Amino acid sequence: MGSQPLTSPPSVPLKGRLSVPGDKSVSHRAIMLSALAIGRSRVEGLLESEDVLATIGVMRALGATIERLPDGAWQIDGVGVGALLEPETALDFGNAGTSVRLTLGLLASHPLVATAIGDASLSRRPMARVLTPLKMMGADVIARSGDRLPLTIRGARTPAPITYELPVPSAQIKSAVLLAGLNTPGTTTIIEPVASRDHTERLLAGFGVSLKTETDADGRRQISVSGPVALEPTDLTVPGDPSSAAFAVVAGLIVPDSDVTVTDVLLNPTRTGLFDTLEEMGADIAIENDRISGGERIGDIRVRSSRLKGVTVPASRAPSMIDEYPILAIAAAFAEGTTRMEGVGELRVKEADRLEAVADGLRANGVEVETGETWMAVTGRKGRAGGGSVATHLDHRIAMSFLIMGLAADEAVSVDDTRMIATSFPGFIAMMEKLGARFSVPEAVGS
Ligand SMILES: O=C(O)C1=C[C@@H](OP(=O)(O)O)[C@@H](O)[C@H](O)C1
Ligand SMILES: C=C(OP(=O)(O)O)C(=O)O
Repeated sequence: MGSQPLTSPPSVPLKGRLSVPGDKSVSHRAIMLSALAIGRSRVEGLLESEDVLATIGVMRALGATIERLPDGAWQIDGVGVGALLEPETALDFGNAGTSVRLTLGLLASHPLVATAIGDASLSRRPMARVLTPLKMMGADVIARSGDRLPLTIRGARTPAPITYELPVPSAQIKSAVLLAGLNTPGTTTIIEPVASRDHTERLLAGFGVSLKTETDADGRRQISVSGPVALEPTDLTVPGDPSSAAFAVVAGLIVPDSDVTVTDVLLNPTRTGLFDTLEEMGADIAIENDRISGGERIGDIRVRSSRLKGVTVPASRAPSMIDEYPILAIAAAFAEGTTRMEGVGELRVKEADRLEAVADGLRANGVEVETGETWMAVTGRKGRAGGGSVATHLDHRIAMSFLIMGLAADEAVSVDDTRMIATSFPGFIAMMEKLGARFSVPEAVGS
């Protein structure tokens, strides 16, 4: 299938109230943990995006029975910790980094052999970050050069517990080790210097597994699981994804005269760094209907167009908004002054090198950007912005971010491909159109 470019012209004011699909991180974990429970779980509000469908396919290949019910909920009959089946063919993770890294954790403590493959973007991403601790637990791995996919893992027959300090703040590494610990006799401990998203810990509690969490004298969190454990099936509802809500929120702030409300958004504090940052930038942003549901804070986010000013975003905030830097950079392009983002080197190993993809895209649209190995500084447009074409490099968040830019720019912004949006947010275009945005297919060059 060829690429699907799209053009985003300056928009009328955006108005309306809408919800976003279920959180991607929670959806992956809900399927995985249900597959590990003995008995039947039910998941409502699951994100039905390509990344999560990849997780469903993989968990089916490992023995779980997973069905979509007529009411839209998903029913999962799990096999139990220690009872995953050896897959008959390679496990295809598509574009999904979270899916492959967490699944490698599961496989590492099951005595089976499995091969993991993915698309061109996923095959460029580093896997050593999870393979290093998983090998310490006894897994054997043969991977392509640079510890990249495709790779084959042989899980340990007698896995060994480890204590492992995360070299980078990453919920994927933390989760891979904790998931491996579920079938590992003894106590497996993760030490995280900076808190990363805690969905694995919270969901494990919902499946009846108690983890031990302590904060040491240096403020580092230690999270331990004592295996082997049995997971009890459960029913759960996935709240709206704050990383998807981010696009409508920023659009509502930068398109003049807009008033947008995104309802039922997950407001777990390990995920809300973008909203805190926008508030510091002067955004008119209000949380309404603030409540606790299923052990998580959830609320409706209302934004009205605002004059934003540049701020410095400290490195310590990066884990709580790691996927939101591309859309923050778009907000920064419409702010007064410079927004400096520190400690964001991890963006170089996402679906694309997001620091360079964002910088190239902004420059193509007349916005001044500087990047270093681990930082980026965006100076709000001084003259006209827009009119450029953006290379998305198989990255959904780059595509969505620049489509939002076009809505607020002086001239249309085009992106070279929108297919990847389906990996995290299949309803993105429809959502923005519901608010009043209009997109168009660019005329083919040379036709
Ligand atoms: O655990 C998760 O669900 C995720 C963790 C983050 O990655 P890192 O663990 O690499 O920071 C994030 O970028 C990704 O989209 C989802
Ligand atoms: C980095 C992302 O996801 P993953 O690592 O799961 O591919 C993302 O969704 O922005």
